[in-house]
Amino acid sequence: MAFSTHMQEVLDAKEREVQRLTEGQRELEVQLLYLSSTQQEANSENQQLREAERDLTGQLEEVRGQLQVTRGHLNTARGRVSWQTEEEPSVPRANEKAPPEEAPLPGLFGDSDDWDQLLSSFGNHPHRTPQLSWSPPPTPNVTSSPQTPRVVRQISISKQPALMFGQEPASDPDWAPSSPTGVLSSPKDGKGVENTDRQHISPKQPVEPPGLEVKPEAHLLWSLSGAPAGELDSLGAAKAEPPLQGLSPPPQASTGSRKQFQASDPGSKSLGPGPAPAKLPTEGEALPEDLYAAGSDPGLGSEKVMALSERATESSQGLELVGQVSTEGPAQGEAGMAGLETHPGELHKAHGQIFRMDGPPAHTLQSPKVQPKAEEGNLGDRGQQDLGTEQAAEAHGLEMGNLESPQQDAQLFPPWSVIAPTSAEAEVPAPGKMSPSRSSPPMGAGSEAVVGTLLTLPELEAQPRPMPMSAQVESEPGAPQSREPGAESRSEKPGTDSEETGLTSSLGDLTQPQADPDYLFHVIFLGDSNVGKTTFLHLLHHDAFATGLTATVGVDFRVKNLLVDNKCFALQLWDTAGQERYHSLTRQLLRKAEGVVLMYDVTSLESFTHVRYWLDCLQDAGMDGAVILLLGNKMDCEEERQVPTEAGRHLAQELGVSFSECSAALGHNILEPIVNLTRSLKIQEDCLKESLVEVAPQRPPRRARCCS
Ligand SMILES: Nc1nc2c(ncn2[C@@H]2O[C@H](COP(=O)(O)OP(=O)(O)OP(=O)(O)O)[C@@H](O)[C@H]2O)c(=O)[nH]1
Repeated sequence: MAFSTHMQEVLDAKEREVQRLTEGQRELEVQLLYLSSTQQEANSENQQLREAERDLTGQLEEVRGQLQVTRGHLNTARGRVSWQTEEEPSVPRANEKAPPEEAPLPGLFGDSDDWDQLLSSFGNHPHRTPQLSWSPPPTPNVTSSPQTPRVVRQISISKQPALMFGQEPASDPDWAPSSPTGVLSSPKDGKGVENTDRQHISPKQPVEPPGLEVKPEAHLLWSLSGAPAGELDSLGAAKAEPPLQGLSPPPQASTGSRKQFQASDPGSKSLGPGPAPAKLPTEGEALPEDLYAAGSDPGLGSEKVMALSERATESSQGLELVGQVSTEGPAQGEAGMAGLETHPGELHKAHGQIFRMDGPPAHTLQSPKVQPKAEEGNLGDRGQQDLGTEQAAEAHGLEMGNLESPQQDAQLFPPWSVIAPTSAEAEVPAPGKMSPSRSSPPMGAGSEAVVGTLLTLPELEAQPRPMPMSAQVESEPGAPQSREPGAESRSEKPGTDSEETGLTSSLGDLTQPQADPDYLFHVIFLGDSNVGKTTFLHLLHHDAFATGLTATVGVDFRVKNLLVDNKCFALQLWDTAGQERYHSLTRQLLRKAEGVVLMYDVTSLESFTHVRYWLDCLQDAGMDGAVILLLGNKMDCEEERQVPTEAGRHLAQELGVSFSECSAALGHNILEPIVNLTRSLKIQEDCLKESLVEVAPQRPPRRARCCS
């Protein structure tokens, strides 16, 4: 009994133990189930992660492929560094950082200049080529005015390895007309011919002797001078009469547009603390002294922005043959308008046909003679001799590194060409018609019709000397490389028709090498922002009013070839930025200039008062001997005029510089001042050469070599 009881207890104990084990097993099973579900979740997550990883890997591969493509593009674009920069809006926004171009730049054009370093820094830091997204500030009422919104300019720097003046220009005194009576001229009187860069004629076009009829192609061209008869006379007579009263501003020049620009441009506003009377005294009155004493430093920005804009790319390097407009004496102060005022009659002829002067019409067809000469290389030799080594060195010093292929460079030069046909009776273009020559009679249409022949040159060989920078055709349709697309989609002349487009596109043909000039001068354009420097230069090169121009960033470089008085001149024209933040850069360029075009806006008294500031800059740069032309622009805006012509002339006389007024919008008096300036530069250089005494270079004694 006891045994059975004991057995019963044992069985109960075993049963309880089995029960406990069973419960434990259940718990384990539950945990197992839980772990299984957790494992499944983890598996699914792992699966998702793998898929995500696969996607990311695919995307990575895609990015790598794109990167390869980008690298390929970068390699192909190695010859050119293009960069877009944003010009700060006229009213800087709060919390806005200084743009990249505000970074200090190395000294330019000096002895210690290091362009390669500068360019390599651009190349090594592609992130420094920002394409900023600044949108132009609102510029109301600009659509109806030649003054167009000032938006962003694209800037590009290109190397021009090929020599820009690698071809001998032609000079044939046989077909040069005699200089007009009473007009000073060089020993070889020049031809009354001018050419524009826009003639798109084959460089190998057969040569015609002078006197041949004008070719039909010439009719495509139009003269820069659209001035009406008597306009220049009125300039000359401005002392006695209110200046330019006969001129009525075109509708494009809407009243107040300039002020709106100024209001939106702090750079121009803050250009100088100099006193700027709200209104000048009545015309003819002498300006108060404080008006002329505005040359105080406006407080240059510390930023040394280097933005070598390659709007220069509008190389427009066609040779312009300029006849005897009026030759001024060597005196600097009489170079420009002195001749104009002295010979109003000649000017009367000239204003309608700036490039044709007193020579017979046959002289306007001189392009044929230029070509053979160019082939003979006569001028090339002279050019080699005349070009100072220093100038050549400067040109080399501007070389921009390995940025552009020579083949490209060879296409960047326009052929030699002669000016467009104009008539002395050419009328002022109707407002909105900025291309007077379009409507002007074709070449030879009138007795006064002058030029119009297309001057041709053979294909010019690539020259060993490199060109400082490439000069490309600006505003060429389809290739607005140096411009914001919006800005470049402008029509060359407001209000003109599609004819202009064709004309502009013809610029693409002006991509031929240049000949060696007899003289090479550096001319820098100075002046406040918005006075029209760029517009003037654009017109000078393309015979077309450029709408939609944006404020210059840094400096632009262009080359203009002129044939004046049987001499081939190459003008390196530096278009500086008038905005204050670029003044430090501009100052660095001054000491390299032989000629200075000091431009102001006749509708902006402030820009006029700042003339003294720019002169101070010149003095600081040691440029006291530079040939200076004081140029008042926008003379078409007569209603908005704030600076009387007499005031400009008075200031020029006081400063001992040349003076002229022009209208880049109407194309009035564009080339003449430049020609006069060129003549003055030539005279100055000739005098300098005569005074030079050749000194045999002394070689330093050889050092004794170390015997070890
Ligand atoms: N009415 C009129 N407007 C002009 C004339 N010349 C230039 N303009 C306008 O003036 C404005 C400024 O011209 P720009 O050539 O860009 O002036 P800028 O001096 O080069 O200015 P920065 O590049 O900032 O130094 C543009 O809207 C032009 O269309 C002119 O002769 N008459």
